[in-house]
Amino acid sequence: MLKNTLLLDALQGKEVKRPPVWMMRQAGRFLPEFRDLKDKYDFFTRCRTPELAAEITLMPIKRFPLDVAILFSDILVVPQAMNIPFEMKKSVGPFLENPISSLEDIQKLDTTGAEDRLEYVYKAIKITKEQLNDELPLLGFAGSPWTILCYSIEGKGSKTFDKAKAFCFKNPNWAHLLLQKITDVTIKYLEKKVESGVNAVQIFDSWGGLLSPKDYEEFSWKYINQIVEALSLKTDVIVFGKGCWFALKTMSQSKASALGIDWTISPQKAREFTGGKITLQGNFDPAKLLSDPDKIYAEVQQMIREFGVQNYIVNLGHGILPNVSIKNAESFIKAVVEFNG
Ligand SMILES: Cc1c2[nH]c(c1CCC(=O)O)Cc1[nH]c(c(CCC(=O)O)c1C)Cc1[nH]c(c(CCC(=O)O)c1C)Cc1[nH]c(c(C)c1CCC(=O)O)C2
Repeated sequence: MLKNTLLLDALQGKEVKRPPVWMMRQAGRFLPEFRDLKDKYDFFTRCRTPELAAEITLMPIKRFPLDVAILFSDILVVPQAMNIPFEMKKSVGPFLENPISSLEDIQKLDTTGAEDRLEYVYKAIKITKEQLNDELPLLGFAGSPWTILCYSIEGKGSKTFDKAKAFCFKNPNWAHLLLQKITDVTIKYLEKKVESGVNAVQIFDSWGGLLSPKDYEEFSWKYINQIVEALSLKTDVIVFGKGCWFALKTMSQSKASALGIDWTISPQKAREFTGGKITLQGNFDPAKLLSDPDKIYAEVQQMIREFGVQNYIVNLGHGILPNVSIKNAESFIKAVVEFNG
């Protein structure tokens, strides 16, 4: 039914004429039309209004020949539905007035039927699917339980999330209770997203790379893998672990269809660590999109040669930066669309 099957073919290991391309955070602040809307509605209003979320999802699609649409939303809508009232504060980012700090805070979280409080996301999916008219696949997503825990305990963004890590190391049993609650809601939420029409899902583990390999296994992968096991029965799952190169071997042995990687690992090493068995996604340094369009074009084509055309999805190694020009983003995408060896 889908007209552009590049993403699903790449996820399922089928042969493609060129790799599919999309950009993490493509429905975001580097687009002038997104910034215009931003002045009119606050961030979570945009997430909670299905028509707006659909409109923003389609913004990058209208501008560029991308192969994938990713639903405009945020990873923090899941903890919000569990009664962790995140706000998006100007020049701060995600913010929690009262971060989680005790066992009682975790016990009183409202997880029963939490997925039903995210009806606005399912509606946004239905509207977006209608507007996409089967031209492109629509990707749904969620944060990893570990990444959601990081924000819920720290109360805001951080480079190191020391407070969140200290909480886990001091009170591992409490941390596991919280991680399991987030996992259970996330599974039901993603299942509902699939039922509403998304063609695949991605799990963002933005902060997994802050953990040692052993702690990653205990506090992050154990829960991501539960999501992968459940969701892989229904759809293709991409796991993006920022800084998680050390876990690639374990991840490649899971039921994930693809693994997202950042730019701190070479394509050759990533293929080696994953035994050449699984589709890889990435890994252009987002800051390189601030260089010249010709350089971007040449380096993207070189990156494709290094990963190989098959079992590969072209993407950045993390979200697109807000100050990237339209011309440079275009060069990134064109380099893939025009690739012929
Ligand atoms: C950690 C994380 C968050 N959200 C997300 C992650 C994981 C990916 C990553 O590591 O970048 C995921 C996310 N957030 C957003 C999307 C939409 C789809 C897309 O275009 O990829 C996705 C997939 C919209 C958004 N989410 C946010 C914006 C910017 C909002 C604005 O300035 O109006 C957008 C477009 C706000 C947000 N939301 C979050 C932060 C830390 C911030 C503020 C800083 C930032 O922009 O990076 C939490």
